Amino acid sequence: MVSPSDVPVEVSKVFDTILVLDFGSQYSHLITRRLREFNVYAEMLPCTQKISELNWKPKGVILSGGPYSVYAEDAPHVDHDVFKLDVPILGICYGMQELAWINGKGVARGDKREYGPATLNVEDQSCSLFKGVDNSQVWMSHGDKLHALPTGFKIVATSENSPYCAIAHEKENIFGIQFHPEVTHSAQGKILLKNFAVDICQANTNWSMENFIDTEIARIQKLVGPTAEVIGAVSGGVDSTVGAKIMKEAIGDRFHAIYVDNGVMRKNETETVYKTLTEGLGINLTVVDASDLFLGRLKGVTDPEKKRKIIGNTFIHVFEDEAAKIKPASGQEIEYLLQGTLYPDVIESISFKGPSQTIKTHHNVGGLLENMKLKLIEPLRELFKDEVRHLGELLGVPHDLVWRHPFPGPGLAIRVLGEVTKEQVKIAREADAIFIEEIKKAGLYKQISQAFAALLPVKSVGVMGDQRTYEQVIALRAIETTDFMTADWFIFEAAFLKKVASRIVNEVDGVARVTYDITSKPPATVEWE
Ligand SMILES: Nc1ncnc2c1ncn2[C@@H]1O[C@H](COP(=O)(O)OP(=O)(O)OP(=O)(O)O)[C@@H](O)[C@H]1O
Ligand SMILES: O=c1[nH]c(=O)c2[nH+]cn([C@@H]3O[C@H](COP(=O)(O)O)[C@@H](O)[C@H]3O)c2[nH]1
Ligand SMILES: NC(=O)CC[C@H](N)C(=O)O
Ligand SMILES: [Mg+2]
Repeated sequence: MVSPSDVPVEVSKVFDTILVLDFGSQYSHLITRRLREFNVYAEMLPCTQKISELNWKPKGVILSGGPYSVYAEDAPHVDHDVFKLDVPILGICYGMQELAWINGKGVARGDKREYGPATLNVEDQSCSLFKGVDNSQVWMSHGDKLHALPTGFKIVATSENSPYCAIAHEKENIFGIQFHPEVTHSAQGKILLKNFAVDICQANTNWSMENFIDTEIARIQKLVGPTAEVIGAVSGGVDSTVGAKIMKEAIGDRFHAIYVDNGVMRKNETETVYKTLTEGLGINLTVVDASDLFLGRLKGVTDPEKKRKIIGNTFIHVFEDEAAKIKPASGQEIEYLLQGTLYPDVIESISFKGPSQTIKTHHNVGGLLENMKLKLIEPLRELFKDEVRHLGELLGVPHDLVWRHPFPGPGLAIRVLGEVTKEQVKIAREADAIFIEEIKKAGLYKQISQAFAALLPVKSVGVMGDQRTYEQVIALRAIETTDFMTADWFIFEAAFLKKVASRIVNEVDGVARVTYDITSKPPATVEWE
């Protein structure tokens, strides 16, 4: 067990860390992922990071790819102090072009753009970066290229279109590669990244989830101290539950979890979450039944953005009221707030590309509690979703909860299109429960990233038992995705859809028809509102 007094408060001070400077490539976060896969810790920061403002020293630096051209007027450039760190540097695509630009400016538009597979020819087998890397497929995505060898560098590998496919300045330990080793289409990319991180940078390979749990618990104990208390909003979703479990391990009952029943949760959700979190995981949890308040405020509202804002604001009011009721035994005020922030959220907020257009306002309780003046604890902020799941399994969070599909904060309110009433929520809830039950029975739950039923505000004619019916329509949605930014609809067997449709129409009062949504994201979004 790690003792709190030995542990610095930043993770990058505990583990040897490779710094990834992000120039905006769509693959940047994968560099971090790959390194962690062989137990080297890596952290990504924007390319504009001032090196003098880093309060830790990386073991090595990777400059990522990016959409800009290094020779363009508005192109982003790395802080030249990076060379003063005296650690190995690897430039990938734009990153290599940046190194070449700094060392001689020999970068220009190529006569041929190159997107997709290319064959790597390793010309210099002695280069430490290419140890164990054969002439194999690599993945390219560039329009610019090097037209001259930068001062002090040698050619290490070529490809048909890139005479400077890999270059090295062995004395300075600076390397550049035109292809993307971080994508799985580069067959031996992981070997190359490992050569860089482990052999060249000599980073320790001690990053593991078990180590992470120990250091994280010790870090929290040190941060919070022996008496302070912490609150957190917990939904029963993976992120907040895993966060709560870590807090429980770190400070026991000095962590107060608050679950809000907003009246638009799924079937039996409140009871199940309560049981799992309290009886199963021993978490100190308060359940607040605020369903009348939420449904009252949603009365007559049909606009999706208005619904989201009302729910977001009401969550805050309820949460603040509950937080004020907690009187810590120490007599001190509550000082900290737990948030289930994940690494993708962090990446989004540190991106130097500027804010993208708001498609819909995602509600996040913690993120909105700005004026509460509480200090944040974010134990998951270094992790990706599948790492959080792994962590949950190690912490003994039940398998079903760890693998639960994500459920949005505004809940069924954005799955009941049009006005949200108790009756409408009941129809959506029952249909959703049947759909999910059948998915689980068919063994498809884990293959699908998210599935649900939405209730449409249209009526349609049907016939049941020789009687004319005139009732609403349920739309089923099931998607496959890795990051929820893009998604495709899931292909069910016809017999499966037939069974679900028949059960819903027969068992749920108020439904006359069932449809299956076959739109990808984009152009649609996952949720209907
Ligand atoms: N009903 C709720 N009661 C209390 N807090 C909630 C509730 N719904 C959402 N939250 C808070 O909002 C945060 C964001 O919700 P979000 O759905 O993104 O995450 P999650 O529920 O923890 O995990 P998942 O993405 O797997 O559903 C949660 O982590 C939790 O802090
Ligand atoms: O916590 C959340 N609060 C929200 O307001 C919210 N809106 C959408 N989602 C979830 O985000 C993912 C992408 O959904 P969209 O394509 O509909 O934006 C999907 O997983 C959605 O379920 C939300 N999650
Ligand atoms: N993927 C990249 O980093 C591309 C770099 C640069 N924008 C080019 O087109 O060559
Ligand atoms: Mg959730």
